Amino acid sequence: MSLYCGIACRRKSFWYFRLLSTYVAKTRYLFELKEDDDACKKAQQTGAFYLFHSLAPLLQKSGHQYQAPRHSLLELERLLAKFGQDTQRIEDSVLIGCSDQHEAWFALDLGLTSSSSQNAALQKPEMETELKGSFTELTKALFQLNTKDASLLTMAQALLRWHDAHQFCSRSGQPTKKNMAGSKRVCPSNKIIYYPQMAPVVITLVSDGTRCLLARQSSFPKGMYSALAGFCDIGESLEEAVRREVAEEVGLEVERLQYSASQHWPFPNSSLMIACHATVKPGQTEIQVNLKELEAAGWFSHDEVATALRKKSPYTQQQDGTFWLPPKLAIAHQLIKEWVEKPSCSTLPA
Ligand SMILES: NC(=O)c1ccc[n+]([C@@H]2O[C@H](COP(=O)([O-])OP(=O)(O)OC[C@H]3O[C@@H](n4cnc5c(N)ncnc54)[C@H](O)[C@@H]3O)[C@@H](O)[C@H]2O)c1
Ligand SMILES: [Mg+2]
Repeated sequence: MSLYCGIACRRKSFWYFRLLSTYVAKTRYLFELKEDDDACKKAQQTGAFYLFHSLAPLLQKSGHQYQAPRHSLLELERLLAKFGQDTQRIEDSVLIGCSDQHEAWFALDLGLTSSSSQNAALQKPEMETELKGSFTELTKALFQLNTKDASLLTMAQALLRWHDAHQFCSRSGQPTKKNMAGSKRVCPSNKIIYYPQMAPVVITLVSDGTRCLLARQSSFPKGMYSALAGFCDIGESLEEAVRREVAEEVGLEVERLQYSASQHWPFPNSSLMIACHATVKPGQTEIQVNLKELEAAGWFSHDEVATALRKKSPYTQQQDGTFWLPPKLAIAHQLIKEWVEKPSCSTLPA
């Protein structure tokens, strides 16, 4: 398709969606691209691509911040041609969003073994030189990205990881085929459809009315304490998962659950973090740490937690012996902040 035709198509769909609010029009457009392979392929013509290598996004450093560059289809085709690669590889891209003007955004991993082309994984250093950036571990770069890029890249990484790990049907053993947008994979032999998955995780800030309970796992960075977290078991409600996890990890019974917010968390695999406040039963505050799950847990006063929240860079606090809290981007931080700012989160049962 010519560049002119691509722009004309985008304009047409833009006017078609114009009667809707910007947000509704975007969601309808993305829905169409997920459902219709041809529409999605067309959207690639005028779309933009975020590049990854072995799940590490291509980033460019600008002062203390990272930026994620985008490439047009034409630039991507030129790049692949320069490295002697088949443009068929572009079919491995996954749709990750679009702009208000319906420029579709895709993510493509140039390092993972391709399912739609026979090419070997492309060479990382040569690609980095060519692209004037570096493929950087997302865990290292996350806190130096703006919120929009951080959320887009974590979603893209989670989707790319899911496709990489689900290339075969678990019933027939045959290779599955992804749709153009990457919103599902289908087994051609038995038509079973596989959808990208996230594991639900409850994260609970337990309070006794005046203090909150924070804990640490031995795998946490030194000095960091957080709220209690745990995967939901199959068949469990959120309420049951919260009660079980708190009982399992610190030996307490909670009631008065209050939902706070949720967050997609990509490390180490996709989780849907569901954050809640909960209070212990009156008079039951004696912690019994499950050492198979946690290294330590304790009650912290409002003042102690408020002081920890004010610390500028938690990663520099390890030497002073005091505890510190997860960074702003983590829902644990938001949950703890909410507890400090809203006394109603601590209300004990009557
Ligand atoms: N974003 C945040 O603020 C934040 C804060 C805390 C924890 N987390 C995330 O929450 C997740 C769960 O926390 P946790 O480690 O305390 O959970 P947890 O207390 O349930 O303990 C983990 C154990 O649960 C078992 N498990 C059951 N279902 C599992 C599944 N679907 N995937 C993996 N393991 C499963 C495994 O044996 C694993 O070792 C972690 O991945 C962590 O990264 C995020
Ligand atoms: Mg846990």
